[in-house]
Amino acid sequence: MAEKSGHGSILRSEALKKYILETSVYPRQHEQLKELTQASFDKYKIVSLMGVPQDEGQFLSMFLKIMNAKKTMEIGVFTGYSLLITALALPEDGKVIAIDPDKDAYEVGLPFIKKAGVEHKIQFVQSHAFPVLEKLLNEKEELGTFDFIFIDADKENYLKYHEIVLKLVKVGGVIGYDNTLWFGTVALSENDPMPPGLKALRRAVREINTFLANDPRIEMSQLSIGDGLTLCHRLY
Ligand SMILES: C[S@@+](CC[C@H](N)C(=O)[O-])C[C@H]1O[C@@H](n2cnc3c(N)ncnc32)[C@H](O)[C@@H]1O
Repeated sequence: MAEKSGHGSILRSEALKKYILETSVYPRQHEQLKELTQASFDKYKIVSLMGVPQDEGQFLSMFLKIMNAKKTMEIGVFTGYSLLITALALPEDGKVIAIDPDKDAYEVGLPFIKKAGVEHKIQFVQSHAFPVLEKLLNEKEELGTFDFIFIDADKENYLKYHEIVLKLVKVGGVIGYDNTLWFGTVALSENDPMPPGLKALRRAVREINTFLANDPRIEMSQLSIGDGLTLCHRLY
């Protein structure tokens, strides 16, 4: 079932993707994650590939638990695959602020979030992220309090997000940026053939990658999982 959703990944071999999913992911995947994936595919077909790949989701889940994350934020929810991953990984009194202007997509995943019994951990905000972030920045008690912030939205704004979320995440907390390998196009040169949709944002993704690699305020690691996940650990 879940195979139908495809798998947004830079892995070149379909057989390898299938192997990873069938061996390590599907046997342990929460039933509601499977159902959300299917519902997302039924409604959005190929566009459902926007959801984080299931092996990346599995990694995020374990990572959140290892770091004992309790207060988190997600920018870019879509139908809520990574959101459900997060809500399941948080403790009972954990919270995730989830921001996306697209409430229709969120509502596709919502029945599965409810069925999984984790809706109480989610504060969904139907909005573009910047107004919400500006508001949080003005509330002094919010500064430096988030354990984890996951950014999976408008790539052209990742640099702007970085300056803001670095103030909201706590020292020792982590920011995750998704799609930092941009389907492999970051390693191509400007004139190489590539789909126009990817070409349009390739430069922005390369810029954030270079910026993060040189930012002394963080320790970082660019993981070649999914479409590239860069984890940034706030140092001060
Ligand atoms: C790649 S999808 C997110 C996938 C999601 N993390 C998942 O696992 O299913 C990107 C989402 O970002 C949202 N988005 C785009 N611009 C945004 C903005 N400025 N603020 C918040 N969300 C935004 C889109 O509406 C879209 O749902």
